[in-house]
Amino acid sequence: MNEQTVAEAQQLGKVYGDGSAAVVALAGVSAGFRRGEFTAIMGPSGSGKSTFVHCLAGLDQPTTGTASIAGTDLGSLDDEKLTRVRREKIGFVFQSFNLLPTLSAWENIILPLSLSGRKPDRAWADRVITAMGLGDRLEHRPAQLSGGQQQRVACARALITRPELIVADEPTGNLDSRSGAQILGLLRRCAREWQQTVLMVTHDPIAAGYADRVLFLADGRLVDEMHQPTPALVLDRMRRFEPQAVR
Ligand SMILES: Nc1ncnc2c1ncn2[C@@H]1O[C@H](COP(=O)(O)OP(=O)(O)OP(=O)(O)O)[C@@H](O)[C@H]1O
Repeated sequence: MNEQTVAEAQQLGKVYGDGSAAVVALAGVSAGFRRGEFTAIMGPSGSGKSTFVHCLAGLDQPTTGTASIAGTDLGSLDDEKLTRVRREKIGFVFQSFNLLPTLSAWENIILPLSLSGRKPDRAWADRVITAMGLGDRLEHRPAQLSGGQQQRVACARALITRPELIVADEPTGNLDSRSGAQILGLLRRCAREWQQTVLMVTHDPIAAGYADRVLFLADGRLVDEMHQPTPALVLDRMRRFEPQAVR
């Protein structure tokens, strides 16, 4: 791992269940993710995309191999230390927003800090809120916000700790194309402007076109990699892998 590598998977494997019910979700995936790099993870349904990012980010435990964040092997950490790495070094964005309905947008955004008894850095919080266009929505509850606004709150929450790694699992899956484009532009900005490492699972070739590179998984293996992707090139590559998997 060189100093530019923020996250690294080495021969990451995951088997769910055992005996005749065992499912091999990941069959040994190795990949490194550099500072400021925006990577999309693509592949057919069931190819192991979510399992891969969940294992890499310490949300799930791999069966074999190692996942490291900022040089720390997550497998060597006890629960408390792992929770701290997740909270301080990684920002998560999910398809379903995962905001707490009883908290205001502002309270949701600062939740990762509140949970560790920390106060927000006001200048950074202002930058994030301005970038997300949320300045006039901070007192609103999630139910009073559109889907796009809710996802921008979720992005602000992911960014508030200035994490080195942002993990986004189908962040535009529940959004219309305009709101989706806003979120994708923001993720790209996180990488380009703020040098964060962004890892995004997506089925959408247009979304993948925002990334610097695409990793393609099939049957739990890394089967290809594309740099400077365009939606057309990504679509073409997906068709070649498994035509029936293109939605
Ligand atoms: N908790 C679990 N228990 C058992 N099997 C699981 C579990 N989670 C995932 N799997 C299986 O592991 C394989 C990989 O799943 P995963 O969700 O990582 O794929 P994916 O590429 O993200 O799929 P999708 O695009 O449909 O979200 C699938 O066969 C899935 O059924």
